[in-house]
Amino acid sequence: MPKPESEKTPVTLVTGFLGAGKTTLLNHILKQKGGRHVAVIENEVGEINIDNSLVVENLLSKEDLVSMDRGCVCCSLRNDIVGALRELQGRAGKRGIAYDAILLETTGLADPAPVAFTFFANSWISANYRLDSILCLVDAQHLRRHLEDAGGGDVNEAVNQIAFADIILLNKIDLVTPEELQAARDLVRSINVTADVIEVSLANCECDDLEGHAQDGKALPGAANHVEQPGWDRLMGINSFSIERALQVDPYFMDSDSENEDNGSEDGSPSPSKQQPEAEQQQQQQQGGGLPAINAAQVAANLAAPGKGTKRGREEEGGAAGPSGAAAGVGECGTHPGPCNDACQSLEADEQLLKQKQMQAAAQAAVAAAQRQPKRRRKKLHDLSGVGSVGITARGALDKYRFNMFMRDLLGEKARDIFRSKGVLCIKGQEATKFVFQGVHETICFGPAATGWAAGEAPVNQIVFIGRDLNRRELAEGLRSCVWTPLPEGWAEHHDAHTNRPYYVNSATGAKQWERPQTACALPYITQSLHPTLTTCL
Ligand SMILES: Nc1nc2c(ncn2[C@@H]2O[C@H](COP(=O)(O)OP(=O)(O)OP(=O)(O)O)[C@@H](O)[C@H]2O)c(=O)[nH]1
Repeated sequence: MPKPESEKTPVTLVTGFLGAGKTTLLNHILKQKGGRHVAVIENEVGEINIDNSLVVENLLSKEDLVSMDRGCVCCSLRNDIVGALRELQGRAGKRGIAYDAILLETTGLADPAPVAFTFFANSWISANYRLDSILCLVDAQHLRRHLEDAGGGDVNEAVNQIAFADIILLNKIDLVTPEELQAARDLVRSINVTADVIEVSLANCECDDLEGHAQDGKALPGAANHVEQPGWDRLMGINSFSIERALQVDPYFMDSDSENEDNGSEDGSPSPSKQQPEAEQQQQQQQGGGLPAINAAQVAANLAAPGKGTKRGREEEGGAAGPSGAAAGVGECGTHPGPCNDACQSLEADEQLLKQKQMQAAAQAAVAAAQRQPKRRRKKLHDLSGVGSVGITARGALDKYRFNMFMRDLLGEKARDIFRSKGVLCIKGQEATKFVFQGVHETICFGPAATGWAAGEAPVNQIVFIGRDLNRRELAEGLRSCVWTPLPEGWAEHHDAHTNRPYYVNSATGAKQWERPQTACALPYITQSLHPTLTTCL
């Protein structure tokens, strides 16, 4: 028996391209939870989960976090959402609590549509949970670059993430000039005219290298940009996800698109595969079947002329207020001049009810239409060719200077293709401190983690690279060369007075060299693991 909507646990889907600030937003929200019970479901694309430890400190209990690390949730793991929700439900039951809200962070490469679809297609989920809203983080600094990757007729995920959002957090505005910010606003609006757009700077990471040099002492380009600070009420429990809007963005939103679909099972267990023959799929894709309404050509036109043909959102169109009621003044419903009275409140309640009924009707109509029509699959429309992740674990403390140089050279050459790099590091001389390394293209950020190594946790270096055409061997060898090793007998390390670059002096011969002399068999132990499930995204 499905629960009434008001009794279902609200789930907020957090999307956004790699490095846009999803985990930072989770922490921003979690810090405002007060006495509410909030759980987090994490899905990481990287081979090693770095984000868990960055979120857990803001949860009431470690039990409130569940990870889905076997791949990308939009492609292969939709049934894992059922598993994750069941796991949380079981843990909450044992503790005698019920969750007030659940945050589901997708990978930066996920298409939100199939994930959202799961909340309607799976009967157990739809009986117990409701999709409250889709929040999308947009990196104001790298937006254009991410959208420009939408080529060749396919739709890239950055576009879909923006198109499907109910709230867009245009983030990192501290890193862009007012002109760049305006261009980013125009791009966002050209893809999604209805979302509530909030301009934020959720974190402030100013160091641009491991030596802690803060942007050469210059003020950040966006220092003068006006930053909003959205509170809990603006982001959570807003009930702004609308199937009607999802169907406008993607007319095939409610279509079955994978073997993960599960329409009939009450307990959430998967039903047998209903996969279409490949030839049929290809034919439908060639005919445009299942193509989302936002296409690459449209975005390309917007990129060429930002602002052209765009609308400026509800306020300028004189439309309805956003989820936050932004179009009306405080205490005003916007339907008449001046503040609200009791009659307005009951009007508002009636409107809410009507809206819910309309949504239910639209959902029923969409489900009925989906059952009547032949299934059109959206799968394999991702433009992720060559995108993968490489995770490396290296034992031993890193030589900070070498690692800094390794990352600088790597990103100097390949920043465009390395979308994301992140990890935890152990630095020689500061072994007791757990450092966190975060990179988004060439922007890097490095500093001590909020919490140190856990009791019994061996200090280790774990780093994940996510990007296009990554060379696993080159990356592993590069990191390996950064691990500090003892010098052979007779050698000593010195540092250049100007650059701090280390050089080596042999006390017996007086020889000096930049290259670090190696002792035989001094190579550190390194593990590399393949990530089998990621291939299902490609
Ligand atoms: N300057 C600046 N940096 C930010 C801002 N928001 C986030 N960052 C930094 O951007 C980096 C990536 O942030 P995350 O929150 O990990 O991004 P993400 O979307 O979760 O990344 P993935 O999980 O890899 O997709 C981190 O170094 C953050 O500190 C911001 O508003 N300004």
